[in-house]
Amino acid sequence: MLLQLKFGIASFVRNYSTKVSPKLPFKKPQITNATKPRISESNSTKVSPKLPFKNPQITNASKPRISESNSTKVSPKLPFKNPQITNASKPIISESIEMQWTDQQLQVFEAIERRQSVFVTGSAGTGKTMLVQELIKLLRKIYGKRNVSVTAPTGVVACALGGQTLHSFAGVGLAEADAETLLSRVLDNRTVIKRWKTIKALVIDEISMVEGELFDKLEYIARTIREIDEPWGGIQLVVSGDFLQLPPVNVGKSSDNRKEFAFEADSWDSSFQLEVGLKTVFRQSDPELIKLLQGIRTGELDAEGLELLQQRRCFEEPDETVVRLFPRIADVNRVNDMRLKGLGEETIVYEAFDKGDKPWIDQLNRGMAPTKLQLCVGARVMLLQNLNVKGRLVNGATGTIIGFKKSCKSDIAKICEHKLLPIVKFDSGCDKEIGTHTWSVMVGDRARATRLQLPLMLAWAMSIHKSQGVTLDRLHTNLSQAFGYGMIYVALSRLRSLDGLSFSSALNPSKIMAHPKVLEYYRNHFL
Ligand SMILES: Nc1ncnc2c1ncn2[C@@H]1O[C@H](COP(=O)(O)OP(=O)(O)OP(=O)(O)O)[C@@H](O)[C@H]1O
Repeated sequence: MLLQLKFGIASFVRNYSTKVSPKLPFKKPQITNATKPRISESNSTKVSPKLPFKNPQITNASKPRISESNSTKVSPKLPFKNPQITNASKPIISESIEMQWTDQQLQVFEAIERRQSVFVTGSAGTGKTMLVQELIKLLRKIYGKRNVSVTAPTGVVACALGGQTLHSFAGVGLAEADAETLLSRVLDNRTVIKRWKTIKALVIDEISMVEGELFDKLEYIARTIREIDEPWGGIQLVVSGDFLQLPPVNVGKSSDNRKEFAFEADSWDSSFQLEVGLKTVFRQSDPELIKLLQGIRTGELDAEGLELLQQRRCFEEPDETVVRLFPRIADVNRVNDMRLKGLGEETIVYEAFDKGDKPWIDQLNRGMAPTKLQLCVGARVMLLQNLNVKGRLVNGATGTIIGFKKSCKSDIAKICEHKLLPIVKFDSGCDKEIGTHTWSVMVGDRARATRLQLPLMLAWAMSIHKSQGVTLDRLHTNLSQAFGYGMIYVALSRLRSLDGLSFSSALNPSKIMAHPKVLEYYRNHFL
């Protein structure tokens, strides 16, 4: 019944919104006064473009927001024809991974099929990334590869999804200027104009790191360039992330009324027909740890939780199979270099083989795949690719190099003069020869840069920022060095179980911080 109602609303909305999508009365959108966003002269960045339309489906009253309370009541029947999603329990079976999707995840697939824009949130380990990866495949099937752009604010996440950074997609450089100036910059670049005009769907992952100001500016650019008076000029949006994880870099740094978080953007509410707060946590199964992490996520750790954490304090150096998480990259490099040298073994060097132009290669450099990887027997490594989910050979799986094997494949010769493939003994028990992997920066259906490298990185230590999205069995960290909102939560929520945690300093509870604006947003929308 509830679901029917939602479908009813959705189809009403679709019909209605297609009827009322007035064409803008101009040809050159950026320069007529009529279409100019209302930007205050005194401080253009403070005032975002007002939306000149009222989209019926996006009023708070009618928009479905799915959180735990209703998700379990709804048992979705899939009403669409796509052959991959007619099987109710498995909407999509990717080539290598079979998943059982939750009701909430299924509802997102349905919304995508109905061409609706969705925002998917939820705490760490609720399957946002997994879902987004499948949604990208679905969108590409619906619209064709070239009409779907996949983006994220950071190179690490963009590379992991095979997409590009949001800034490079949008053609807005650092995006510090006001919306009007950015629009004229975009209009100077034919390739970027074409991209904005032709895409049908835009995916933005890790939205927590996108500033509200930027969100509004991009919405304005999309709507104006496309000359369609609908949110984002009619582009179907898939936005995902957890605002209680890492925030935009400048959060709390300026005293004016900047829209710091994307949900503060004027265009945020009108951008989505469906907002889903995923509730089922997959990464952890221990209810005690899940409760503890929820407390850390919202900055409300109780005395019991604090005590549980304090018990994980460890006064000895952890054994080297435990990944050390550091807030700062300098510490990561120091520990990895020191441990590698400490082994005293001859190292094999793997130099990434890159193709493409500079700005795109720069993005690859910010991703996970190292430019230069040095390995030797005994080196601790982390897998950067999902090889076999059931066998737990997933992104983040750790192991030790136990040997090397000569390969006659041509790819390996491009990155290693000795043509040696490493053999890793994974902590889960299996031995696996690791072949090369190619990362691409995709713009539509075109690879602008590619990197051939082993899908491995040294894993004695890693940064908390790079650990976002990774699942770890054991980690050691120094929480006293954490800074900013969400960092402790991101670090600890990588764990599968509490047994895998140790830290070297007493925990200062005041470092566990959740931004009040974010808490209020979640309270108002998802609780
Ligand atoms: N429907 C599902 N059924 C079973 N396992 C799932 C499902 N969805 C996700 N998972 C598993 O849960 C784990 C966490 O998923 P994922 O990384 O997508 O979570 P996330 O919400 O993106 O986490 P984070 O916010 O920390 O990046 C993964 O190991 C993934 O395989």
